[in-house]
Amino acid sequence: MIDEERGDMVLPQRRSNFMSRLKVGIMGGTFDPIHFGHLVVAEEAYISLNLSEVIFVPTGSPPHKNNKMITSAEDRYIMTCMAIVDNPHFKISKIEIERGGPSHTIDTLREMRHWYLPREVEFFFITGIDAVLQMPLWKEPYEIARVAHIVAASRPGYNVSQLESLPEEIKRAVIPLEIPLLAISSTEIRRRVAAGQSIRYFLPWTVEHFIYKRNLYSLEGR
Ligand SMILES: Nc1ncnc2c1ncn2[C@@H]1O[C@H](COP(=O)(O)OP(=O)(O)OP(=O)(O)O)[C@@H](O)[C@H]1O
Ligand SMILES: O=C(O)c1ccc[n+]([C@@H]2O[C@H](COP(=O)([O-])O)[C@@H](O)[C@H]2O)c1
Repeated sequence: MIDEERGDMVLPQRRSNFMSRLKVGIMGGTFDPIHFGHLVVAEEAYISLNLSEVIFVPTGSPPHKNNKMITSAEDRYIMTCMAIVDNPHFKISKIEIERGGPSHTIDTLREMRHWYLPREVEFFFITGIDAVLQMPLWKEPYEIARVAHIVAASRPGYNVSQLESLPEEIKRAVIPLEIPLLAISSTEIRRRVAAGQSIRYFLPWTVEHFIYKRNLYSLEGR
């Protein structure tokens, strides 16, 4: 059988997979730096929701972190690449970095939908419960909930019952995801580097070495 879209030979069962609806995970974050908390969330979502792939989307300019000093988008992108390179179902996109201006999730979802046409795609926006609770303050939150599932991963300090406080229009799109709790945050990693403490086993060693090589987060590096 010839696949008309790709022009190559495919087995019948391969073709039916190819034409089935895609389930794409989108893991958005500032990733300053990326750490094992992010990677565990993405992997758990991939497996438990039977996703086709998870795309990591480092934010260009996070709209809610305006007053904070953030590492350059290029360095955050490189660290994210290093962290996901050994996982064949993890991908990365520069969509928010290249768009410029504040990074809004609804703009990203609208743009990404065009990538998959004419195929149908179901988006799963993956994020922590802390971020989901802030969602009513984001740009067009009800529209996000209309075009994507919102996967709310557990995180130390937050629990699923807090999601009850969300407006119904958002709540109906939320899929709670229990993951093994890891009390790791980018803030804690930055604090440790500045204090000269070890960050070993908080994040992939390649990312750890990159941080030291580029002198990120050290008091002198700022
Ligand atoms: N340890 C973790 N467990 C579960 N979810 C997490 C964890 N760390 C981050 N996340 C989620 O990943 C998403 C992206 O996180 P982000 O890049 O802001 O990392 P962060 O560690 O929260 O950073 P910061 O400490 O700088 O605020 C957020 O939705 C956040 O809730
Ligand atoms: O769309 C918005 O207005 C919006 C506001 C705040 C955060 N977000 C997204 O939420 C994700 C987690 O953000 P952060 O800053 O906690 O890493 C990331 O993908 C951000 O782009 C999106």
